[in-house]
Amino acid sequence: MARKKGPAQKGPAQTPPKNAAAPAAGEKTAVEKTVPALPGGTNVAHPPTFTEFLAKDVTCKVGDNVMLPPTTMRVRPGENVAILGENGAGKTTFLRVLSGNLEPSGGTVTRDGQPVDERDPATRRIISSLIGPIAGFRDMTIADHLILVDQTWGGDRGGAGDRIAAVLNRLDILSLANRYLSEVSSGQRQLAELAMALLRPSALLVLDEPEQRLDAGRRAMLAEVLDERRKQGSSIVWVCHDPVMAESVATRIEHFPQGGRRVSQDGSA
Ligand SMILES: Nc1ncnc2c1ncn2[C@@H]1O[C@H](COP(=O)(O)OP(=O)(O)OP(=O)(O)O)[C@@H](O)[C@H]1O
Repeated sequence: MARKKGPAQKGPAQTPPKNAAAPAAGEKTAVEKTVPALPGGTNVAHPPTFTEFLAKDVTCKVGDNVMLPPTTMRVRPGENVAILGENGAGKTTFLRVLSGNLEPSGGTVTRDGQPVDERDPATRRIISSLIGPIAGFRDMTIADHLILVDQTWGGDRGGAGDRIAAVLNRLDILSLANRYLSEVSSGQRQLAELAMALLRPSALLVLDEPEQRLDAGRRAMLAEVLDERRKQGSSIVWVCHDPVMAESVATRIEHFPQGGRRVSQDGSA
C-alpha cells in the first residue's frame, strides 16, 4: 500500500529548513511541538507516586470464555503483592487489566480515582510493567535498549551510563551489555528485560512471572532486588509460580482460585 506523503518523509525531523529562524529562548522547537511531553524522568523533581490502585469487580470475557472472573484488589504504596494460582486462573489477564493494557469487560480500574489506561502519560509515568516477552530490536545491543528506555523516560544524558551500569551490575549481567538479545540465554534475556523494567522510574512495578527461567541463585537475587525496590518506595504486583520465593519477599499473597469470585485479602475492597 502506498504511504501517504507527509512531512515525515521529507528528511530527518530534527533538521530545520534552511533559513528557518531558530526558536527564541523558551520557545518550543518544531519537534517539541509535535512530540508529546515525556511521561516522566529520572531527574524529575518529584518522583511518581500514587495513593491507591483499585481494581473493582474486574472481569474479562471473550464470548462465553471467562478469562478473568470478577476480581477486586486494592494496592497501596509500599506493598509487594504476589499473586499465586493454577495455570489458566486469569493471573496474567489480571495484570494486563490492572496496568491498563487490557480493557476489562466489566468493572473498573482506577488510580486515585482516575481511570487507568497505559496509553495515558499519567499512567505510563507511574507503572512499569513486564508482562510477556518484549520484541526488541535485532540490531540493538542490551545496552542500546537500556539507553533508549532511559532517555525515553527523561534521564539526563550524562548520568545514563552510570544508571545503566548499575542496573546491569545489580542483576549480574553487566558483562552482557554489548550483546544482542538474540545472543543470550533465555534466563539472561529474562534478566535483560527485567533491567529495562527496573531502569525507568515508576511507583508500581507489574511483573508476570519474573522468576521464570532463572536458576535458584538468580531467583534469590531477584527476591533481594524486589525487596530493595519496595524499600525504596515502589509497590510491586507480580505473578509468581514459586510459593517459597513469594513467601520470602511479598507483604501480601493473593491466591487466584479457578473460577470463583475473588476479593482482595486486605479486606478493604
Ligand atoms: N486471547 C485470549 N482469548 C481467549 N481466551 C484467552 C486468551 N488469553 C487467555 N485466555 C484464557 O483466559 C484464561 C486466563 O488466562 P491467563 O493467561 O490470564 O492465565 P494465567 O493464570 O496467567 O495462567 P498461567 O499460570 O498458565 O500463565 C485461560 O483459560 C486462557 O485460556
